[in-house]
Amino acid sequence: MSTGDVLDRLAAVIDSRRPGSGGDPEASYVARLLHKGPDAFLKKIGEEATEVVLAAKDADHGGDRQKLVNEVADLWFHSMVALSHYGLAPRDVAAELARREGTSGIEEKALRKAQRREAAGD
Ligand SMILES: N=c1c2ncn([C@@H]3O[C@H](COP(=O)(O)OP(=O)(O)OP(=O)(O)O)[C@@H](O)[C@H]3O)c2ncn1[C@@H]1O[C@H](COP(=O)(O)O)[C@@H](O)[C@H]1O
Repeated sequence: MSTGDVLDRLAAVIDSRRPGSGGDPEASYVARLLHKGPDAFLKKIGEEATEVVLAAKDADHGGDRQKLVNEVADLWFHSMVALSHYGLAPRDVAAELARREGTSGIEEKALRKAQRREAAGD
């Protein structure tokens, strides 16, 4: 199973639930979230991010690693609802990750610092 295929299929379903695309808030969780607006799904993203941290800490202490997978799935899912609301898709995130491929985070951070110093005229 390709990770990209699953994400693309889910993104298409989420897009089909958007207001104006036929999503029914009575029958669809995604349509309900999108209908409620950003505060609803952004709150879920905050909650799910916290759940990921708690599940990871549990896993550190011998807890169930599947719980961590489940919480990351919830986080990805709700983040995808947000992407859809803003007219974005997993391919946009994949393109950004591809752009970053091969650039060390340490190198990138040093470059940013140097650019900030240059902009400040130091
Ligand atoms: N991947 C998911 C998915 N992951 C999680 N969830 C829902 O996200 C909700 C939030 O999870 P919580 O653990 O916080 O549960 P909760 O306490 O019931 O949540 P709240 O009451 O706070 O909203 C739950 O109701 C889950 O069922 C999902 N709902 C839908 N999808 C996908 O979206 C598709 C479209 O869904 P509908 O729009 O509902 O048809 C589905 O076919 C799935 O592929």
